[in-house]
Parts: sequence; C-alpha cells; structure tokens
Amino acid sequence: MNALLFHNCNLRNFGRLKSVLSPYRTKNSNLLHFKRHCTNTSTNSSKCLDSTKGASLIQKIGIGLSISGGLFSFSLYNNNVVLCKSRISQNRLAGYRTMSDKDAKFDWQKFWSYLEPHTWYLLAAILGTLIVAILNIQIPRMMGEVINVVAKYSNDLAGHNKFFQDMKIPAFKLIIMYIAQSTFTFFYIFMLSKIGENVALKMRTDLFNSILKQDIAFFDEQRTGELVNRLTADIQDFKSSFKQIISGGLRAVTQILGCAASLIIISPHMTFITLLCVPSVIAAGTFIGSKLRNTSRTAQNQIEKATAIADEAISNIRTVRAFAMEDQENELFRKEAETAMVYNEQLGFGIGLFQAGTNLFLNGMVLSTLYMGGYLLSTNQLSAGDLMAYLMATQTIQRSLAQISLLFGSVIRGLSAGSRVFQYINLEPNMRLRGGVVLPTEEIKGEIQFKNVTFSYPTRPDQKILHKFNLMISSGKTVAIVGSSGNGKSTIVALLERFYDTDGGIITLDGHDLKSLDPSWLRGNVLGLISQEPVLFGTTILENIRYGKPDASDEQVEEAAKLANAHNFIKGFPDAYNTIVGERGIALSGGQKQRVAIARALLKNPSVLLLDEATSALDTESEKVVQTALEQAAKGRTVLVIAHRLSTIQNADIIVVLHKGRIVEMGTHEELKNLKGYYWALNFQQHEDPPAG
Ligand SMILES: Nc1ncnc2c1ncn2[C@@H]1O[C@H](COP(=O)(O)OP(=O)(O)OP(=O)(O)O)[C@@H](O)[C@H]1O
Repeated sequence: MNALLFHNCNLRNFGRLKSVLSPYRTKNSNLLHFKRHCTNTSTNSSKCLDSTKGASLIQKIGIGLSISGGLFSFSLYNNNVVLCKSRISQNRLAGYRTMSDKDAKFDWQKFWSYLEPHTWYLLAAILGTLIVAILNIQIPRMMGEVINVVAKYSNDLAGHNKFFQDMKIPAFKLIIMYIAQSTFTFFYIFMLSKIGENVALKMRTDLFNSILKQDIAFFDEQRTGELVNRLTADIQDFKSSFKQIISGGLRAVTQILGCAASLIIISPHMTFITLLCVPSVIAAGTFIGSKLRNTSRTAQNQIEKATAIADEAISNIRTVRAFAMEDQENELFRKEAETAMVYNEQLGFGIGLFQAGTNLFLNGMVLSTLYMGGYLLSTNQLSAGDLMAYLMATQTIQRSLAQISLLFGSVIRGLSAGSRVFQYINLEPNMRLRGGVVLPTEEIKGEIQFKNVTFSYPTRPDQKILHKFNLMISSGKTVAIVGSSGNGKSTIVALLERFYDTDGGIITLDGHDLKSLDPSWLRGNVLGLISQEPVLFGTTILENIRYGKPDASDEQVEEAAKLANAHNFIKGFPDAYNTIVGERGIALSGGQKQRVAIARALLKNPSVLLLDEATSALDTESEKVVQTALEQAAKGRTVLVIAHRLSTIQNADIIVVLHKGRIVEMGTHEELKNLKGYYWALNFQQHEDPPAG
C-alpha cells in the first residue's frame, strides 16, 4: 500500500524526498516501509515520454513544413516538457497521484460555452485576420508594379518628369495597403487578446472554484504544485495557443494559398523548379529537427530538476539554515544546473548549425531564383516587377509555413493544457459543499454521537482506521481522546468536520445524521476547529480573525480576541490589529499564532469546539496561556479535545483512550488512573514515573 505511494524513488533521493513529504503526514511506520521500498526500486524516467509520441509525430511534420517554407527558423517545442513531469518530481513526489493525462479530454462543448459570449469579437478577429492575410498576398504584386515603374525610368533618363506621375497610383495603392494592414493587425490582435483574456479569466475562476470544492481526499492525492500549475501555466498555455491558432493559423493558411496562386500566375516555370527542392529539404529538416527536439527536451527536464531543488531549498529555508545545509544545497543545485548547461550548450551548437545550414540554403534559393528570374527577365519572359513580386511571395510563403510549423506545437500544447484544465473543472466532488438541512442556530445543543462508525482513508482503503467506533459526547461536556500516535484521534475530528464520510455507521449532531446537514453551514456555524499547526494567512491580525466570520464587526473581532487571551499581546504591537502576520503567520510566536487561531474559531460562536492537539506545539509557558484561553473558550460549549500531553485534559468530563481505532478505556482522569491500564501506561510514558495512586 505504501509502495503504491512511493514508487519510482531511489535511495539517493530518499533523504530529500523524506523532507518534502514530511509536511504530508509521513507516519513512522510508513517511512520505514517507504525506505525499504526505495532501496529496491530503481529510477524510471523514460516512461513519461510515452504520452508524447503523438505530439512528437505531429511536430516532426511541423518542422518539415517549416523547412519546406524555407524560412528555416527552427522552433523548439516544449510541449513534451509540458506533458512530461520531470524526473525529479516523479522521484520525490511519487506519493501524489496526478490525474492521468490520458483521462483528460478536451471538452469542446465547455470551451464553446466560454467562447460563445464573445462570438462577435471572434468573428471580428477572424475577419481582421483574413483581411491582413489578403493584403499580405496583394502587397508583393503591388510592390512589383512599383518596381516596374522604377525599372522603366532607370533606363529612360529623358522621361524622368513622368516618373512621379506613373509612380503615383501604385505608390498610393501600396501606402493604403500598408496602412490598412497595420490597422487590421492592431484590430485583430486587440480583439483576440480581449477574447483570450476573458476566456482565461472564466476558466481560471471556474477552475479555482472547482478545486476549492473538491473533497479533502482529492487533496490527499494531488500535489499543490500541480494544482497551481493548472491555474497558471496551463491556462496561460491554452490562452496563447488559442490566440496563435486563430491569428497565425488563419493568416498563414490564407497567405500560403494566395501567394502560391500568385507564384503560379507570375511564373509557372519558376514555381515548378522551386517545388523540386522541397522534398529533400523536408527530409533533412525533419531529421535534424527531431534530434534538436530531443536535446531540447532533455535540457528542459534538467532545468526542471534544478528548479525543483532550488524551489525546495527556498521554501524550506529554515530547515536548510537550521541544519547548516546551505553548501550542500548549493552543490546539489550547481550540479544539476551545470548538467542543464551542458545540454543547453549542445542545443545551442545544434541550433547554430541548423540555422547556418538553413541560411545557406535560403540564400542559395534566393540566388537561384534571381539566376533563373534574371534569365527570364533578359529574354523578356518576366518583368523586373514580377521577379520582385515572386521573391516577396516566396518569402511570405516561407514565413507562413514556419508559422504553421510553430502552430502544430501550439495546437498540441493548447489542447493538452486545455484538456487538463477542463478535466479539473469538470470534476465533481463526492461531497457537496452546500445543500442539506440547516438547523436553527438557537436550537443547537451540540450533542454528538458516533454509532458503529467504520472508516478507512480513500487513499488507503485497506487500512481500517476506525472499527465500529461508538462514542457519545453530551451537550456542554468536554470529552478528551487520548492514545498513542497513529491511532485515529485526528481522524475522529476529520470525520466530524466531514472532511471525509464514514464507510459504515453514522455520526449525529443533536440526533441528525451529519450527512443530512449542510456541510458549509455545519463547518461555518456549529463547529470550531483549532488544530496543532494554526495556519494564518499573510494579512493583518484583524483579517485573520475575521476569517472566522467575514461579516463580523471590529468590536466582535476584539471580543473574540479577548476571549482567546490574545487582545493584550495584539494591542502591544505598534499596528495592533493591523499588524501583518507574514506568510503563514511567520511573524508571530507559536503561542500568539495559536491564540489568533482560537479567536478566529470563537468568532463564529461555535456550539462544538474541536481541539486537535491545540497546545502540543507550544512550550510550557505558551501552553499555559493558550490552555487558559481554551478553558475560557470551552465554557458553555461541547468540546472534543485531542491531546498528547495528558496534563492538559485531566479536567475533562470523560477521557476516552483509543487504541487501534477502538475505545479501550473510558472514564474520568481519576477512574482511569486507578484502572492501571492503557491510560496509566500513557501517563507513565510521559512522566517516566507511574502516576500516584
Ligand atoms: N489523509 C490521510 N490519508 C491516508 N491515511 C491517513 C491520512 N491521515 C492519517 N492517515 C492514517 O490514519 C491513521 C490514523 O491517523 P490519525 O492522524 O487519525 O492518528 P492520530 O491518533 O491523530 O495520530 P497523532 O497522535 O500522531 O496525530 C494513521 O495510520 C495515518 O497514517
């Protein structure tokens, strides 16, 4: 089971992997298993290339086209990189299953629903693009007319007075075309950007909304980085691909067709000769292009590897500093970055060679066109203007073909990015955020009952955490749950919060099945959760407390802070309630953070308070202050306390001792002490002294 979580890792990465995974509840037993498994498993990075075969094939055609066009601008496609997760992330974060790209399908219907409100803008953009393309086809011919006039007067010195007159019309037409071309270029780019930004905004907000409403089990499996990537890189990729396809694609195709027709009209002879060179160039270009793409992919993967190391070191800077690991991290990063540099140098060499070869070929082609054209010119089969128009049309076709080759990459990138985004947008959670019975607040007593509850985490269905668990927490009472690590204490809180649903049995609040109640109402109005690691947002203390009840007044916030024993220390800050707490509350001490979190939970005046090891991360001094705050907060509420330090729960009405998901002892502190069973043993472990009695 753990093997499933930690496949594809090797021992060398184990140390680092462990540190990455540590914030994600790596229990001791799992780590041991994990280590054993890592030792036996070799790294496998080649798999990730499979999914990109299709893309690669299409890209090859793309490169071929680019070369056939003769512009020879080599384009590196990173779509494989986008599709393929880096090896380092496979190794380090193999415990997180990403949704398979294979399952991701591009939802055309949904895409159209985003596009539909902008249909007029889209039509305008398409029209603008077509007009620009048609103008681009006309410009070489018009330029040819201008050249013809120039050629005519270059040999006729006597007639130079008529030059301006003859030049007037073609030059004027050309100016008009240039102005129109610029105007419509601005127009369609602006239109497309308007559509792109609007569609991207809608996709982004829908995606974020969908992610936020997913079951907690979903987050157990997904990597945060992966989700953030969907919101940023994928949407960005999709947006730019969309714009490129409409503008570049439409323009390029029209220009190729139009200019090809122009070429044939100007000189079928020369067109035929030009076409003869194309197949061999396509073959050579495809071959070199595919080699360069491979190097590019390897280099990109290597860069990702180096980035992952930097990312990890920077986000865990305190651990790095505490272990004085700066030099090692530096060295690790340098090694990976150096390897990336080597690949990039190889790539640079290849691109240089490719570019040099293409330039040579291009110039050769221009020269042979001039050679051939010159001959036709000398035999009066072609005018100077026609030759110029021919050259310009060839250039336009080359540029358009190069653009299309780039577009193949864009299409693949855009479709795969879009598919992934739609996959997440369309994902329906099992548990809805809203919907269900809402009880009148004044009638809530806060009586909780677990009846025959059985539960396994969705990610580990074979490991039963609770087996036919029964517990009654009467209204207004304080019940403490104790037991050694990994016995399922926090799971009980998670079930009450409905982060997960039970597999069997039911949990009730005042006799109502939790599953029948509106989950958001339950979490927002009935339950107040304070956990071991309070997470604050990087804003002011005021806003952090108000997170508990967004419509609370400043006075209510202060009231809650007073109840949480936080008011005095907050007032002691120069900016008082407007003090910025820093990222994740870094600028506050552990005890202060916890009291802000308590105030936040109390602001909603919950009937049931859930304290999941709320003081266990604190030193004795802070623990006392927070404990006092909690005791004060507990008055008049039903409280479920989970505690490691037994000294903090001695006054609880009932203490429940949990062992392997079952209740093994239950009673008051005195009763359990006298039993000399599990509770007594736990006490003994903590004090290394058997408790008196
Ligand atoms: N999100 C999760 N996905 C899968 N398994 C989990 C998850 N959270 C906890 N577990 C597993 O469930 C079991 C019970 O965990 P739980 O956190 O409830 O124990 P606990 O008694 O609160 O432990 P501790 O006192 O160390 O916090 C453990 O074996 C743990 O590894």
